[in-house]
Amino acid sequence: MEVHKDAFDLPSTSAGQAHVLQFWPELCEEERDVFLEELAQLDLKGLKDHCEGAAKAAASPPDSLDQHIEPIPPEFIGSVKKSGRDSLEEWERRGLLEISENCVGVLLLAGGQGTRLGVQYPKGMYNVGLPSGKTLYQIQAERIRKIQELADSKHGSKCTVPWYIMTSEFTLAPTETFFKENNYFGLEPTNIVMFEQRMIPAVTFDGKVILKDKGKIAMAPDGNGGLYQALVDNKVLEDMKKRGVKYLHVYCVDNILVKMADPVFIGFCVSKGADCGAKVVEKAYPTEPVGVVCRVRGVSQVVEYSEVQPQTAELRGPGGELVYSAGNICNHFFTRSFLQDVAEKYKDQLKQHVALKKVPFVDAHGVQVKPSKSNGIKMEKFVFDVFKFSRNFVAFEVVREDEFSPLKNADGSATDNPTTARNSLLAQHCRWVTSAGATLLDKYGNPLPLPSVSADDSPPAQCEISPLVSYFGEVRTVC
Ligand SMILES: CC(=O)N[C@H]1[C@@H](OP(=O)(O)O)O[C@H](CO)[C@@H](O)[C@@H]1O
Repeated sequence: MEVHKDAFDLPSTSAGQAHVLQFWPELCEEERDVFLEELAQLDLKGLKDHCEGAAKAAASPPDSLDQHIEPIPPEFIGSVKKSGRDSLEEWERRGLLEISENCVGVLLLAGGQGTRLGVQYPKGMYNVGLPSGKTLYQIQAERIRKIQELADSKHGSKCTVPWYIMTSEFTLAPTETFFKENNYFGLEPTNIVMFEQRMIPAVTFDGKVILKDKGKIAMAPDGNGGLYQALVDNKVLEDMKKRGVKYLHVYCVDNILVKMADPVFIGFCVSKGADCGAKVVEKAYPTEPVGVVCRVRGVSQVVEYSEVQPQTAELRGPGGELVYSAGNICNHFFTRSFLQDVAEKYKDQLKQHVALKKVPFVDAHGVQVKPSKSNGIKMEKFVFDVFKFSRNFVAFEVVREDEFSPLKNADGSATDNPTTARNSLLAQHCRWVTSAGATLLDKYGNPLPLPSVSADDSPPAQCEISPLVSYFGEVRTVC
């Protein structure tokens, strides 16, 4: 269907956005066609609300949750450290059984733009400089292959853990190409389902859509909570149903230690009858940029680090421990039926969070400007905001050095950078080989010190183990 500019004159004016067409006379035929196509995809009716809502939300003081939050009592948090061997083995057994019966899928949140890391390509394509040169995507793909193999060898099955990958306009095409070029890292292409989340316009503080170019609106993904709309838009729940997937492990792309479809976590959540779950680690320091799992007005949920007052984050208990210490590592468990409920009843109730960003724009003279301070509002939904609709939410505390080392920032920054990610993985693998009985030696044959657990320290040796060899440090038993 052909679209005409006239179709947008009136609606954009009545939405208070007539300026989007201000450079129309300067656009060539081709640019006009592309722009019209973009405009056609905008929800023009919702645009006015979106712009006014964004400006209003950015101008009003953020909702202070601090008076309403309380920590989750420790007895409501499952814990790897505090559980006996029997429980851990039982959860792992249950998780592997579900995996072997094709009941488990994984879903990757990979629509972000990698702004903090400073790359122009999807974060999953990042190579942190491991001896193997593997990227995050490759490590994750190989962990899926391994967990399938572990479930199969235990249960004599030939199972599949489908990999759903939520991308955005920024990341879909490069991710698809990358997977294809790498032969899907040995996975069956039909078991990898990529889909796109929606984009929404970035808005100025006075509620005007930002033009990135004379014929292009500055669009941004709708946050990782855009997942629920994207599941509907792309019929992902139907795909899960067709495959018999009952449980989904949802995770962020940037954690180099992520355990894909972790059977212990899946087994824990399933055996507790949970519909929703979150993995947490003990926060390292009060201002660590991680959300905290807590209760707000009695309901379990995550409060994001950007939305908590420093004095609350710094509260300590009698033993000096942080009161709000359950750090969200963006590893979530959902049952398909809970996601179905969210899709049908709750997804439109998700809160919109305000993010103030530097958004490149064209000024009134048509000159492109890269702002040095925040000039725009991006509205984002958060993936964990559905926890409050859960009937049985569980949190599961895991060991940081085994499960959490996110890649957020570029090298040179103090934390969560390529070096810390690489060191965490190599140190973990040194620990694995030493606990399997190996002694690491230096080039003179002298034993090396045992690896430290801090991501800030260099590992004693460049010891990397392929996920195809070991998933969580288990040693292959040779018959
Ligand atoms: C909306 C959202 O999911 N925020 C998550 C996510 O933070 P980002 O700063 O958005 O990457 O990952 C953190 C863990 O790396 C987690 O603590 C936080 O709550």
